[in-house]
Amino acid sequence: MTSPAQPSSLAAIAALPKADLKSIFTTDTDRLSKLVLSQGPIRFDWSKTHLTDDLLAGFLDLAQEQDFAGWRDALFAGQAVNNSEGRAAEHPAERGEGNADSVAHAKMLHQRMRGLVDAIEAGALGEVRHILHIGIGGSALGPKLIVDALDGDGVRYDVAIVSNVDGTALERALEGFDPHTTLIAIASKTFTTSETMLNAASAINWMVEAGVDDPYGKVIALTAAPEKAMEWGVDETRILPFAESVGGRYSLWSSIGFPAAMALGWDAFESLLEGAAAMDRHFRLSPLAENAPLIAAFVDQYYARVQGYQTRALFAYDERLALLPSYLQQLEMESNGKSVTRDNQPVVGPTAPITWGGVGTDAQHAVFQLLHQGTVISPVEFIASIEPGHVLDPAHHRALLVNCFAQGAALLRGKENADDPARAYPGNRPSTTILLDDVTPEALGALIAFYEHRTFANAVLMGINPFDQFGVELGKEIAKSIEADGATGFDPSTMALIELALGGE
Ligand SMILES: O=P(O)(O)OC[C@H]1O[C@](O)(CO)[C@@H](O)[C@@H]1O
Repeated sequence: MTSPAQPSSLAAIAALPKADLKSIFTTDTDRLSKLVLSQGPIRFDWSKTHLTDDLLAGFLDLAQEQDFAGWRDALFAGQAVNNSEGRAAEHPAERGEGNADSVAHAKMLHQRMRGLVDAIEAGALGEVRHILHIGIGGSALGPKLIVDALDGDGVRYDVAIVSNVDGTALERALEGFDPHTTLIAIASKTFTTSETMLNAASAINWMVEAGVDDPYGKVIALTAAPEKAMEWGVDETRILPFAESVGGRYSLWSSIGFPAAMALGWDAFESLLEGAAAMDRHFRLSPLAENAPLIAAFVDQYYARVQGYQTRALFAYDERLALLPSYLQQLEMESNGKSVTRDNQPVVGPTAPITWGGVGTDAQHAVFQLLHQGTVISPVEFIASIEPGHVLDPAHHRALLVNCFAQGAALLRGKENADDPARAYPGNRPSTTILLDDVTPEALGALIAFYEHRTFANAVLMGINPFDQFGVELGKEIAKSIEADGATGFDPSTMALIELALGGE
């Protein structure tokens, strides 16, 4: 398993002729059968990208050169694919796929979680109407996406997920909650993250001030560091552990998904895991040329590393998936925003694209100008669902999908205007369309697992480790040192800011 900084097959790919999307369907008439792939409830359409037969063959060579199959096996076998931290990355085991011991351990912890969910429902912790989930990054973005996407009529508790250390976030969340019927879930893999611990302490104070008897008795801890949660004051019976080998941004399948299991019910949570497991099996077993996460990674690699495009935009044409772009920002940018390979060689060219996006149709009236006519090219990903998430006039959903498909067609086709260049559209701008049958727990589980494996596949093709995140540490260290020593030893700008805004404290 070697990981050269600049694989030779990438150079061969870069030397291939560049196709023009405007004519690509006439030169490659069989495109849909090759570049549209259905996997369970999801249909992936890469036909509006620049992928050609030659490029596909080139990328299959790259996958071989980078030992993609070996790394994939290592991932599922529970080997230490996170080499810099000497750890496995066992999120698939949470879905029942992977190393047998890890799968058994994850199942046992899920049983424990289910037991607590059932006990709370049966009234073991008194009346519970609200769940205040406190966590940040991977301990918030996944549950937030799931609860928001699947939160329909049947939702059983009000859930607020608070991450920001800005007290305004917590204060706003608490406004609608009754302290006597609120359960606090503290989600932190390490149980040391400063934002989370401060928010948790303030939530306890809120209960104390409201005269709640035994506020700590209303706390559930979701963590891979149970001993730290106990030190903090959480009773062992209310700690839901998960394995250290599950990375933070890959942890929604573990006890970090507790608010989703509570709000949507255990069956829905299990369906989410099953949807993800089906995608795991697809990724693990299907031939490379028909492997959805890998093909998506080929497209990503082509635009980032061959064309040098530095961003990728994702537009959810479904309000239920409105939080998907921010979820993916962490998944992709924290995983692959690296500058060295696994063996510490500098990476040549861009790694993770800057992932950004929003919801259609809002984004059309805000940022699509740049996508159609700007000089920066951002490959676009459209995500939509055939079934709507509402029971209003079907005209709404029709208009939503019509707009989604129209934007992809416009980016591809463009429009000439010899008289007035300001009104001309260059076209030849790539997009991928991902169409779900519906936004169900299974489909969402499969979609998120697809993105996880795509991120991993991209990392393997670049030879980098997607499972560490040392880049976030320096800022944390400096924040601690400012807390401890104030304005000493920094650049004049930072010292002046500290003096001005914090000096009087
Ligand atoms: O779950 P924890 O340990 O509180 O960490 C929260 C987040 O902080 C990070 O470490 C980044 O600072 C993320 O990777 C992680 O998801």
